[in-house]
Amino acid sequence: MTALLEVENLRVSYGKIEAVKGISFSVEAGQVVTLIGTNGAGKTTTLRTLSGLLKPTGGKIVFNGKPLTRVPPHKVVALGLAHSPEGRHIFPRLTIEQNLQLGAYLRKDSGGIGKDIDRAYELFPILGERRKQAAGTLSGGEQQMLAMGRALMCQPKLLMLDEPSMGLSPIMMQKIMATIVELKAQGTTILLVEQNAQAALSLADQAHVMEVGAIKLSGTGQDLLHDEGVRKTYLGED
Ligand SMILES: Nc1ncnc2c1ncn2[C@@H]1O[C@H](COP(=O)(O)OP(=O)(O)OP(=O)(O)O)[C@@H](O)[C@H]1O
Repeated sequence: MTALLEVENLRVSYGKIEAVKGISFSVEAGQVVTLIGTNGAGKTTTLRTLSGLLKPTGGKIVFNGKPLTRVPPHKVVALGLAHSPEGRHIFPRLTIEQNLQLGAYLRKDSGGIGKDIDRAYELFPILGERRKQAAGTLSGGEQQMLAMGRALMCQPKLLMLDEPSMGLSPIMMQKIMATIVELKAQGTTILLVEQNAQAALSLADQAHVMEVGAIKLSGTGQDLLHDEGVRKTYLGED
């Protein structure tokens, strides 16, 4: 079976600094795949490159059978790859509903857009209750929900989530992780970058540990959850 996303020997540099040093991994349709690793490992750089925001210096990206290596961001979205970025980047002065509508900016099917907005409200009822409120009035966790809901509005074939639990309370983090499990059950394919290795590995089908721009270890989420080295370095065990 051909994977939905194939990344082969991907290299990305900022000037003379090589941040991603030839990584390879794939994502099958219906899977949750996670990239974990310490700060500066190159996870965000990888997602930004897949989104077309950064140009790779080498390697190959194939998404849904099409080369993605030099495709601009709006075309990447049109091909079905959505990115919920680190730091959320919602529009604070627009209402929650307007933020969701912006996620569908490439679509023309107003009926379908309306249905998907309702779906976002089903997934995150708090957003529905506050639909007319400025998005800047939401809490950090609620803004994360909005960022995820907005990314889903382009009906992605693959949803990329960068650090969705960052800065959230344990309860809010659990809610976000439960939503990822629910999205997976609905058939959404997800590439998840997470600092919270325990949570990410618990729900991932496949996982990759990144260190200084390279993939150091790969396996199923459960394999890595029980790996002694991973437990010491990423799960804080002695
Ligand atoms: N705009 C930039 N210009 C120069 N170097 C950068 C830039 N963005 C990131 N880097 C460097 O690239 C490397 C990888 O950073 P990246 O943000 O991809 O890591 P990360 O694994 O996502 O870490 P974090 O969890 O802290 O976000 C780091 O050494 C970082 O300092």
